[in-house]
Amino acid sequence: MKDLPDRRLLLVHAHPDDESINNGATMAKYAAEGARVTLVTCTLGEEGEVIPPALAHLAPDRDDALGPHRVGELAAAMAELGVSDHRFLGGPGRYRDSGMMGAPQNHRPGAFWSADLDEAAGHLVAVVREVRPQVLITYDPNGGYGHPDHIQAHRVAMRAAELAADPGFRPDLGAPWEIAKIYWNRVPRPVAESAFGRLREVLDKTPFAKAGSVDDVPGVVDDPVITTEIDGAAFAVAKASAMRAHVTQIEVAEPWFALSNALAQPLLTTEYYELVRGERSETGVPSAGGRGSGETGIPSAGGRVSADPRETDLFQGVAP
Ligand SMILES: CC(=O)N[C@H]1[C@@H](O[C@@H]2[C@H](O)[C@H](O)[C@@H](O)[C@H](O)[C@H]2O)O[C@H](CO)[C@@H](O)[C@@H]1O
Ligand SMILES: [Zn+2]
Repeated sequence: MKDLPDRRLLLVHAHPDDESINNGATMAKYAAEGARVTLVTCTLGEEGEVIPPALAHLAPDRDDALGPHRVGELAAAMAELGVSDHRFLGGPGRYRDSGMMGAPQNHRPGAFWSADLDEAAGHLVAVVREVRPQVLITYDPNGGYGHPDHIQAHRVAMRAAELAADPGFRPDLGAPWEIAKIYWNRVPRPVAESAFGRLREVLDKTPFAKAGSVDDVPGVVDDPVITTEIDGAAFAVAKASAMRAHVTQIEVAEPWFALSNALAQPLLTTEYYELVRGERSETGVPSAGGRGSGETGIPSAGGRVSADPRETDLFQGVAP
């Protein structure tokens, strides 16, 4: 591919911080290996809560200045991951954070949840046809945990993958491009359960008063659904630093973290995926026994029932 690196990865996320929480180690790994890593974030996270009291004035019901502040947090997080190509869908502020499901903000003018799907997907088609990624990562249809912006980010990403490959769709946006492999963010239930078990054992040694539960982790599925695991242990510090850069949203005390609801969760450095489009490569982690360090330096105890080997590289089987 003329003038493009051989390996090109596109990630589509809803808010600044989702990319570091879900894929920080994956992004840092591939960026370090010379792949082109492109992040598209669909909103500025304007409706988020604010953890540090000194920044409380940024809140949507105060100065409503959280969105621009989170743009800066995202830039700092990308610097920690070594990712230089990060964009906002349709440009910064084109789509506004919709708030949690059922909130009045869901229907505020400009809210991402009420965006026209093909109009929003059209903005992403322009990026796909420019970057020509072989691999796309986004959320499952429930957005991991049912947040409207996550659900909409899934819909826009999947629709854009379809439209980008259609030669009849908006030729003005560039030559058609077929994304070879599409992955959804997932966490295997055994890994989440063993990680929370360890967290509960040491909770009194953490700065967090309460621990969350497996149900608080987005995209938890039974083991056989997982097709791919990326061992990002070498990038644990980068991931933790990127998460820490999202100061208004996340408090990090490795290998644990908490979002604004202050419920501690494990910080996973093996990141897991479900391949939903493209060919699963034949080689991979042997099928017997649990593998991969489910958290920073803590071996996972989660055994696996899937008979198929898991991929250990998102780009396995794709052409440059
Ligand atoms: C990780 C993520 O998607 N965060 C979103 C989410 O934030 C949650 C929200 O503030 C909720 O009120 C808290 O209890 C919870 O702890 C937060 O994770 O929703 C926000 C509003 O849409 C969004 O800005 C934030 O990025
Ligand atoms: Zn989010």
